[in-house]
Amino acid sequence: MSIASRPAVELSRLQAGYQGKQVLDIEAAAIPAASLTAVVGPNGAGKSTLMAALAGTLTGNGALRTGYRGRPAFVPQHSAVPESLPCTAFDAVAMGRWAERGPWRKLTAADRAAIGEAMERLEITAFAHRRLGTLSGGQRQRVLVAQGLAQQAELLLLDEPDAGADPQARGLIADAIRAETRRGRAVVQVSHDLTEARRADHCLLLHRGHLHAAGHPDDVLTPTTINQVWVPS
Ligand SMILES: Nc1ncnc2c1ncn2[C@@H]1O[C@H](COP(=O)(O)OP(=O)(O)OP(=O)(O)O)[C@@H](O)[C@H]1O
Repeated sequence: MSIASRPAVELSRLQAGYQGKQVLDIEAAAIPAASLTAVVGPNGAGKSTLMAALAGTLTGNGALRTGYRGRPAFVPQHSAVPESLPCTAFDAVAMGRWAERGPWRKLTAADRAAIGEAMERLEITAFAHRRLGTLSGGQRQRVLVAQGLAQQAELLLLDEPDAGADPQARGLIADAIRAETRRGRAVVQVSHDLTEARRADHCLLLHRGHLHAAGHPDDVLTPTTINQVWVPS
């Protein structure tokens, strides 16, 4: 198998949980390279737990084989950036470069180019110097996605990146994600919007901590699987 067609991530027997309680148990799954993978499933299915395991912020058991270089970029569901932090939108996007050069170092020309491009793509340049706490939820969400893009990582993990975003912002985020896959990057996006998930290249459907189905969204999101997973038993 060539490097290009090798999956970005192959995982097997992945088990993860909190305080000794296992909430995720996936026998095998793959994240294809240069593609958008949608992770879907009901509340509590284990989507965020899977993302944290892929990001390496939650340690689990099992094997993760990675086919990408460097560290993944992770935009968690609820940002850890406190609203009261005296941090501007620009600062927040610039933090995306910390993985590359460490915190509080002077920005290089390459850093500034990556930050500027990410901000333009999410159309947040106009409020670059506003404090995060003064931005609307949807504006802040765009800043956090820009922070993820600025990392220029080969694997981008987005946990409900368009939560609270209006249709225009959702469009900007979707376009930015597509541009990433065209650049050869793998993107994994948690979504509750099945219409959006159907536009992905690959889909992982989680249910009660297990992988219920995986494959092309048209094959995964069938009336049968949707009824099995979302209709109360
Ligand atoms: N920090 C935590 N401590 C303890 N249990 C947790 C923690 N985070 C999640 N869980 C539990 O793990 C299970 C999976 O949660 P997870 O957040 O991964 O689900 P999800 O599919 O992302 O849900 P949602 O759609 O509501 O965001 C749930 O039962 C949840 O209660």
